[in-house]
Amino acid sequence: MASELHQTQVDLDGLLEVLGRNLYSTPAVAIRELIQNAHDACVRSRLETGRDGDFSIRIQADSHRNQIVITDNGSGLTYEEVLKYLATIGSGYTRVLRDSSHNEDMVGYFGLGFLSAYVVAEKVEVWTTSYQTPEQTWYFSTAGGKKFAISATAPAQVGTTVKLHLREEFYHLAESDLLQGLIERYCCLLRVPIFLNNDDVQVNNLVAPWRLDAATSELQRKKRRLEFAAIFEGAFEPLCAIPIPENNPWSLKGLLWVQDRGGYATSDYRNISVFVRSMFITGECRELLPLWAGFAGGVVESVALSPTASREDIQKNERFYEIRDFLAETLIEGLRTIAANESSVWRRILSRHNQTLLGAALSDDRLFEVMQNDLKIPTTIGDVTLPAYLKQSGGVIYIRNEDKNSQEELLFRAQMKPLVSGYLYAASGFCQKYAHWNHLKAHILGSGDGETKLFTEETVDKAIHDKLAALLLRKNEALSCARFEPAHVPLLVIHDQDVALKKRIERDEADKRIGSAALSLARLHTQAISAEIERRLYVNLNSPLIAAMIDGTQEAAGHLAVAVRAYMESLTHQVDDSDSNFSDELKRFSDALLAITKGE
Ligand SMILES: Nc1ncnc2c1ncn2[C@@H]1O[C@H](COP(=O)(O)OP(=O)(O)OP(=O)(O)O)[C@@H](O)[C@H]1O
Repeated sequence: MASELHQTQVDLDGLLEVLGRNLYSTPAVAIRELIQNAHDACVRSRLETGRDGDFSIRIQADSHRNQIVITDNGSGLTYEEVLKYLATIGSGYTRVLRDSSHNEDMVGYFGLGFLSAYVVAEKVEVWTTSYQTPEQTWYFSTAGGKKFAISATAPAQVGTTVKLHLREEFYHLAESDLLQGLIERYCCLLRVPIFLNNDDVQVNNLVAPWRLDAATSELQRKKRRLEFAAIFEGAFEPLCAIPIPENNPWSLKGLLWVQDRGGYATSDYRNISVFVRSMFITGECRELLPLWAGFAGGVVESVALSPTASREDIQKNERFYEIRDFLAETLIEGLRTIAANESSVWRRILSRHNQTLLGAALSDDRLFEVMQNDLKIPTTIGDVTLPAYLKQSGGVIYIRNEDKNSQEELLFRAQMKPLVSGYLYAASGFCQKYAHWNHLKAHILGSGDGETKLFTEETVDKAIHDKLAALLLRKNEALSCARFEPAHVPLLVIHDQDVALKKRIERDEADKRIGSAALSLARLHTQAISAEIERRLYVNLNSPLIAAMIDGTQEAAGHLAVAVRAYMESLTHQVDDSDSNFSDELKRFSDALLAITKGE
């Protein structure tokens, strides 16, 4: 059969239902759409008639009659335009004018917004008088949008009035407080003044700091930025506000700020509000800020950002990501400027967000460069900056990644050298990056690498080595001779961290804490680790006690060895360490001392 050409049919009822009820997340946006139409009609009038000023939008809410009336003194519509634009879904003059004039002030584009009126209202009435036919006013009414009536009516002022007869479930929309909040949220930056009920005070009277006139002093601008940021941040005071440099490729305007609040490294309070063509789109576009900026907020406005059709979100297109990168750069540059010029603000930023910034600096080199010398890291001498730490450590960064006392730590304490608590926040990574950037040495304790550099091993006579090994070693241990300071530390027992991990993972109780998938993966890794040597003893040849052991009789040396070993063990004993028994260690120590005193 030859193919036939058919016209696609549209089920208007179904389409209205889907578009009207599902396009927007909240019915309140119907009001936003109508205000936006009124605004665009004012812009149209300005563009087409040259009239400038005296535009306004007035909203009357009647909660007794359950009606909302929105009146503008914009362009109005001719009879043909009512049919072509208002009564045709998906078509609008705003798009036509935006495309031909390239004017960026109009908000509408999709030709869908008016549809939302049918969702909240059982009846919609419109009176409109076009500036093109000012003697002619048209009355348009529809119940549900499927059928409409249009007729000439008594002449009125140029402009448009839309009356919504609310459906019962949306009666609450006619409450003044709700409308006030809605205008303040969505329309606060719209340039056409909006009045509510018979109040003569303009509701949308917020002045964006980037719209201040050229004569405004820098001091006033700064004050305005902070005030403006405070309005949008809500929960937290802004500590500083960073203006977005203008003349960028996206005509992006706005500001970013740092929140004045304490937080953990993982806290994510990113908060950004986006305006497109002066209309609020969303307050939840946190992806526009870099992931590391959990402490930052912002307000941005750009015509380069494209709203979705519901105008409740921003399309994640190429420009979105370009702008995101630009904002990250702006934030970093802003922080750099504050670090250089406003020391008290900078100190507050650092003190509030030190933990977060440690991680942030790890994920962005430029940020790292700005703050590497100012961020504090947790160490055994408290939270200090790395330059301060290095002065005390002798120019090397010593990092312990285990949250347990270890004998290496003991050695560091004895040497009065501070240790970085690398297991806290991003301290370990930060220190290693710092060392790399500044050509310094960073030693991680407990990793084989760190130890060999910590102790210079020394070869001794096999007989001496064997004697010491026989005296001091327990099961699964190896002995190395070394020299280190101070001499009053006779030996150190270093636990191999890989082996300790293997033991932990292979213990049955690990099952209770680690998910089974993760556990089997971890076991795959630990199977390869040989558990033969769990601990390594570094014997200090500088120590007079070790010298006494080498020279002493087998018996005296034996007592000394037990005492030394037990003493060192008890110093680092962990109460939760199930492998050793603290009491036994103390008894051994005490018995050995007694034996030595008795000269046995
Ligand atoms: N108050 C008004 N004054 C003059 N023209 C209006 C008014 N309200 C609507 N219109 C006309 O009706 C058209 C359709 O409006 P509608 O709200 O459906 O879509 P839009 O505003 O063009 O686009 P969007 O869906 O992006 O909001 C508008 O483009 C405009 O030409």
